[in-house]
Amino acid sequence: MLTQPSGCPNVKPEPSNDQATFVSTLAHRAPSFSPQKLAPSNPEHAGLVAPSAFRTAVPVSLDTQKATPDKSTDSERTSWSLSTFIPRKRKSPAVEGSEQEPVAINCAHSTEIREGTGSVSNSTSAKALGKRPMHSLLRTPSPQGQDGVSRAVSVVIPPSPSAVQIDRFTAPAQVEFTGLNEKYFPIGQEEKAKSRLRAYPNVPPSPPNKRLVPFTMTVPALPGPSKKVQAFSVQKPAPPPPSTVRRSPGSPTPELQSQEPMSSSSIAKFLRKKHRKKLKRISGGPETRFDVDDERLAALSANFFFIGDYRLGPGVEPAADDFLTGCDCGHECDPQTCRCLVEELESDELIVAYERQPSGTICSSRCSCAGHDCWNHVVQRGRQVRLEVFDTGKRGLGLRSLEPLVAGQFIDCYWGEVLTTEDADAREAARENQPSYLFSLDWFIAEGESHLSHEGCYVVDSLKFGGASRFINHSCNPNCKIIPVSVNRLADPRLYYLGFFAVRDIPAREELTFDYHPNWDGSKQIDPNAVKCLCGEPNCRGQLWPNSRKKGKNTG
Ligand SMILES: C[S@@+](CC[C@H](N)C(=O)[O-])C[C@H]1O[C@@H](n2cnc3c(N)ncnc32)[C@H](O)[C@@H]1O
Repeated sequence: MLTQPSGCPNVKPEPSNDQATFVSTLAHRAPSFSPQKLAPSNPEHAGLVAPSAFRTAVPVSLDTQKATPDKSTDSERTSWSLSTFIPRKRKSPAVEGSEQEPVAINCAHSTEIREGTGSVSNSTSAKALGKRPMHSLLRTPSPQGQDGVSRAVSVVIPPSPSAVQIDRFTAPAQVEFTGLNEKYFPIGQEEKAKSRLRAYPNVPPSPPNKRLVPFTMTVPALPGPSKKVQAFSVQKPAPPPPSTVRRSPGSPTPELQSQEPMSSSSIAKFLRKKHRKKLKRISGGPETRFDVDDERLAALSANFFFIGDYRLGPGVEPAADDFLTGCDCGHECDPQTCRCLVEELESDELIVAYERQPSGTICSSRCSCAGHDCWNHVVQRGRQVRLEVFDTGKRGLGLRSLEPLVAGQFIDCYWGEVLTTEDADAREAARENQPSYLFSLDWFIAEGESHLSHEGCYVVDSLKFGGASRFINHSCNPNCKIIPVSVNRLADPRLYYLGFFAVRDIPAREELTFDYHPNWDGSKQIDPNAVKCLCGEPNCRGQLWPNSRKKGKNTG
């Protein structure tokens, strides 16, 4: 059951019932995924969808025309069209159980999706290059004298840079890390192993500039007391100015090519710059700030990529365009007639999920209001608030807004890679005892979509790719709530958005939190093996999930 936040005048408390509704769970997928372990839930959380939903307790979902979030590493344009579905408004507790069927609001817009992966991996693998034996290094033939002793000048060509490079890559055990300080990057054995395979751009050296490689000409010694060895070297040319150094894509910056070890502060500066560059590539909302120490930032910069939309993994297909519809209200939806809205049970009124906020507010790219400042755009307009990631101490990194939020305000969606359950399970198994960023998209199963199964559900993983909202920590008395915003529910109820909304007025810089396990059964005994909750609220239940499998460290 989603805890009714205290002190939230706009949220209508709803009676609980035994029908499972929203069981999307962060980081405790194992129990939530197992149907028999589904905790009975309160439809209350389902009742929150958007600003007005906080008063009407009406859940919302959006219908997209094309849910084709980015799959590639480059920028893509994706056209979206959304129509919002809202489960029918509850008239009275007596009919609650039968009112799970959603109704629709329709909205559309055109979104440019940019992904800021910044990940670079060199396309040439060591294997592809093959290992060239050192004896193949060139040496000019030396004419021999009558006594069979070489007298002629022999020009020794130093080892070919590419051969040196190949050698290094084919002998990973001997690779020494260059460039960034190990304290910062790479991190851990696994990361080191990846870096040896060139999964990271900065660790393997880029091909040396041949012009900078010194070469030496020698005159071999003659037998007898004759001339001594003469050796001379040709001075290497002065290095070209930094602006003329040509770098292959993915090779370290000149700063990192320097032979001198970088100081911690210059590494940090470099990483901050890189991080900001990544952040700037994400469309949708103001840039997220980071108030974290350099080491944390370095870890993030190396291992995490910001995205502003879902990134669909293998086996996850968006609904076909043909299924999508939109309204024709004009520049602004008419709440009396908009086809995106659905009728309320036992009345002819249409359900409007969102209230107009001063900041504006929801609709889809097929709607005539797309691109205009229609009140019916909330989630499609994307994040409007300035967010900051900061260090909470024992709970790892957290998120806060730099400006005050009003109850019901949309904050951002939970972005990440959308995986099949099978893939998510495999990842989870590989990350036991680690912080988790998995979020099951199982809401409509609980809503009674009989053709869906937990095994067939998708799961969002924001471990490696995600938005700022992946830093939102759990609280037993949260100030935010996740509202499922359905992406084309009729075409595919497995793919929808997870929108974060404020459940009460939140002052600037207060940490944003939500309940990781809204279906918590209060009567349960605390599991001593579960991840401890450190929210510090008076009503803290002591653990994040009812799951003994997740004993993750409380750090990101
Ligand atoms: C989605 S992440 C939240 C961001 C995370 N703190 C970070 O640094 O990236 C979830 C993880 O944060 C930690 N966490 C979140 N809320 C917590 C809480 N109330 N008490 C203890 N740890 C918490 C747990 O390690 C959990 O696995």
